[in-house]
Amino acid sequence: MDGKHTAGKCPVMHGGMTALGTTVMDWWPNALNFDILHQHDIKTNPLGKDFNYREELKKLDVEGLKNDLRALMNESQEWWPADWGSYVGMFARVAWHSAGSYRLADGRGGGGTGNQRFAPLNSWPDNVNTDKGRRLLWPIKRKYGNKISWADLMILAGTIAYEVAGLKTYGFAFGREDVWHPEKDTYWGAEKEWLAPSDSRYEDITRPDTMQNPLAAVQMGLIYVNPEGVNGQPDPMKTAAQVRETFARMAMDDEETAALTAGGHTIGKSHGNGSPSDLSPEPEAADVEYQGIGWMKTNGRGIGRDTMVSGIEGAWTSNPTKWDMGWFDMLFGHEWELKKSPAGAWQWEPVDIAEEDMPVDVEDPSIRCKPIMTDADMAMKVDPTYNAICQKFMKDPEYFSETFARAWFKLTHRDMGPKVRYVGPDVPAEDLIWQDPIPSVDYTLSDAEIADLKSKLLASGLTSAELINTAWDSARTYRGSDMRGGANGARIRLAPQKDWAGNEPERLAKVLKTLEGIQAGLAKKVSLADLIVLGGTAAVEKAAKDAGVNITVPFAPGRGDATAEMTDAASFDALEPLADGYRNWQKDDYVVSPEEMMLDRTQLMGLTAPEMTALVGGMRVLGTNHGDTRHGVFTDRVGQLTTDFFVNLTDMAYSWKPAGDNLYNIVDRKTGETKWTATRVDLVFGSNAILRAYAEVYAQDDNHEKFVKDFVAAWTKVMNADRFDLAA
Ligand code: HEM
Repeated sequence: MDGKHTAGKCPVMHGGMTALGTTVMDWWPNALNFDILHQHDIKTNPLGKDFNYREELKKLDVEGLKNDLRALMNESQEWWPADWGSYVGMFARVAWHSAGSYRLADGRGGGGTGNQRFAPLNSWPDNVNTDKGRRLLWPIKRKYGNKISWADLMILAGTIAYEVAGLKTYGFAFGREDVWHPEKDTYWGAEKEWLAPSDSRYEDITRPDTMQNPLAAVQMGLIYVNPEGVNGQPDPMKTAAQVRETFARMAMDDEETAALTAGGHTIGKSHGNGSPSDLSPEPEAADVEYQGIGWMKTNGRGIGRDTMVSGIEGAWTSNPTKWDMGWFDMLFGHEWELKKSPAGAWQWEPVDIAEEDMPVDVEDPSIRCKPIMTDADMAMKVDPTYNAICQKFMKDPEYFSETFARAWFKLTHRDMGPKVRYVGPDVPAEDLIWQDPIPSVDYTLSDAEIADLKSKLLASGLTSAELINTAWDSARTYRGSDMRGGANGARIRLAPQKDWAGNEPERLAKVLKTLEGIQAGLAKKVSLADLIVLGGTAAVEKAAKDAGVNITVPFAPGRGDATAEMTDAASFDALEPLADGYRNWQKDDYVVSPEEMMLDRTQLMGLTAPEMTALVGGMRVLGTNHGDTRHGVFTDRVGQLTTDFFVNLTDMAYSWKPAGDNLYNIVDRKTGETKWTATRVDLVFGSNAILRAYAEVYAQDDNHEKFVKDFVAAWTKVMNADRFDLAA
């Protein structure tokens, strides 16, 4: 409490307690943050649990909306005048900054949730004046209401901006559902200061690939690189290396990166007429009279030609509201020298330029202004690879436009997951490899056929643990952050997944061979992806029955088998589970503890803490270890879906002795005998107060019924997490 809002001096609270005071995480910074698993609860969603965005979209007047956006681009508002009477630069940047926070490593960030409305992104130094963009969009948002999400609207506005400027865009898909709260799971860096020097997020700043994972921006509060240079020191070669790395971290190659940078700055301008110290606080810190708007000039105009954003001042091209080759003409047609902007920022200006080639002032066309380049633009000229790509674009402007349009589509849709999630009339027909395409199947299976397949799978000679593990390993790659991975596609049989240490390649190869044998003998073609899941499902059902609980585990056929040609193998590396219950495969040193890694994976899989508890407790009695068969079980009744994991974990008859390498022996206190081996993550379910409370609920469940029901529900959720085709 800051005491500001309390009534009187009595130490007992009299008013609403809205400030948090000292939290559990403040007292114990290493406490597990379960909040990340319980975000975006229905209670925070004003649209309620019955709201279905995909249904609402069906009612959207798409053409009307697009026409309104087209008109908006040229309707300058007095409160925030458009540069040269056009907002195309503004809305392209709003969309790019919305999408551009995406990173491949954990799939978080990006334009898929409308998170630019909330902290910290709404107040990042790099997002100055995106708040104005959203206010300019508000009348349109209001008109179409819940039929269009903010997330979709921001991306569509950027796409229409390019269309209005003259680009033939590649397409657009609706389908991004808004969040209603800031995200709690996204790690944006450890720095406590905006734009703190880059160094702390690199092992070695001269080697951009040593940037801490999963980060993809060079400084706290930036989308990508510092426009003035590494740590604000201009040097285009050094900036080139950082641009390459940051763009690669959102899955963009050199050609896409050059196209995006060139095309990005073909329209719009930089704003640096003023001083950052004259601006009101960012939205999150602004006082109520600012009504959520930040960065307003507190003295002078602060609009039009006096706008202040990055501090860099000027347009890149002679014709900044038109899609043309102007950026190339400017950059490659002149020599450039370092200058300081009116705000004191480093920028590149042409050594020599004819008056008529200069862009005009945003308010008065009779005034000509010097064009500029950022250090990142200069990088496209000095770096030999980027330079060669730009030469190709200059020779073939149509190729440039097409490459940009495709890269823009990828930038703004990459975090939407598979194409079946795309909605609307402008969805391109073409399948793109980064959408992780999966062929659709045309068979159905009757209950009798499913029962027959289950018997075949259980009689195949594979153990229940092998069947369950393979299904789990296949499904656990799913992450809700960008809807990638999962059992659909059976990519577990392809590189790189088939070789991941966590998938125990030898065991996996044996299981797959057996399943392929079964598949080959079937009269009806059933995908391997379905057989993998059904194998695990049949084994779970049997394990429940062996524990005295009869339950049918739901199974929905319809998964397809992707091929190697449909798989961008390199981009699947990011889906590899980095740790199991006790070990980090990738590094000897633990970047985060196994239990934190478990929490992270759980969040990405979209599970709650109780669901995670049921799953781990089940896996540990079924003969598997969080997807790894190598480290024993926690029960004498291996393979039966009992609550033994929880019973044994909470039983004071045993003690828990470290056995090295994050493994522990469970020792009978009386006899001194080591009964079982546990991992660090197992013991967390007994040691962490919250998880222990969940564990106790199951330890009390003598007949296993609640546990089995919960396990099956969580299992089914994981197996179907990627079945967007069922919802579509
Ligand atoms: C390579 C890294 C990039 C850097 C360092 C960078 C830097 C900047 C800076 C400093 C500004 C000026 C902001 C202001 O003062 O108003 C700007 C504006 C802009 N950027 Fe970028 N940018 C990059 C990439 C991109 C990409 C990939 C796109 C889109 C595909 C893009 C689109 C734009 C647009 C449209 C504007 C104009 C905004 C306006 O007119 O208000 N930029 N960028």
